[in-house]
Amino acid sequence: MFVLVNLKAYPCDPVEVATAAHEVSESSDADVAIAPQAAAIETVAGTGVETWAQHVSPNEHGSHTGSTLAEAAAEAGATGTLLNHSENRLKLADIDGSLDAAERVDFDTVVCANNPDQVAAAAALGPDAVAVEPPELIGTGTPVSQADPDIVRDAVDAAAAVDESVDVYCGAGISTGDDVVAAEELGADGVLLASGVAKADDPQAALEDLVDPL
Ligand SMILES: O=C(CO)COP(=O)(O)O
Repeated sequence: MFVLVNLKAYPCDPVEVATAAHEVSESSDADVAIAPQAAAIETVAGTGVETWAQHVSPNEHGSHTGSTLAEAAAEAGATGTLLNHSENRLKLADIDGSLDAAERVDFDTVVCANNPDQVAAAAALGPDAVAVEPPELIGTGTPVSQADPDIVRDAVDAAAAVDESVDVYCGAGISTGDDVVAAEELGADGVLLASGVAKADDPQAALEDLVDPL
């Protein structure tokens, strides 16, 4: 299973979390990656953990103040990017443009979606993966795999109907190994989570618990 920990803008120590994630990833069957703030990509990547951008803009080099260039994220050490997170929704044309930007630097890509219909639309744009995350469950600690298992099953079916090669992740409220196992049993190839690790008193213990049953 792929475990992508999105640090959002939480006030955690990204290097502490990344160091723990790298250790856990090396000593388990899970692939654990960290998506820190753009300014922390370089230090996080320096720990050796797989590092993702939380977003890249569709822009190329040029007069684009405030944009997160895919090239800059890659140079800092990122190897993938989230797109269209529910806290950073994009227009369809911008998702497509950002996927092109990610492709320029060979990034792995995950396009987030609220529901199976959006998953199908996102899969049609040709990312490596889509992630279904019901916004109402994000940050609640109630796992999507338990609260709404059908949305995960339907997302898996919706993506497969469009493009079998697109992986499906699920997220929202995932915080324990049991949640990850439940996601796997529903057909997900990975999970996307944030608060269960970024807000934990002991992020290493939280990460170890997540991958323990895998
Ligand atoms: O938005 C999420 C991951 O990108 C999920 O957040 P939580 O794990 O805090 O519910």
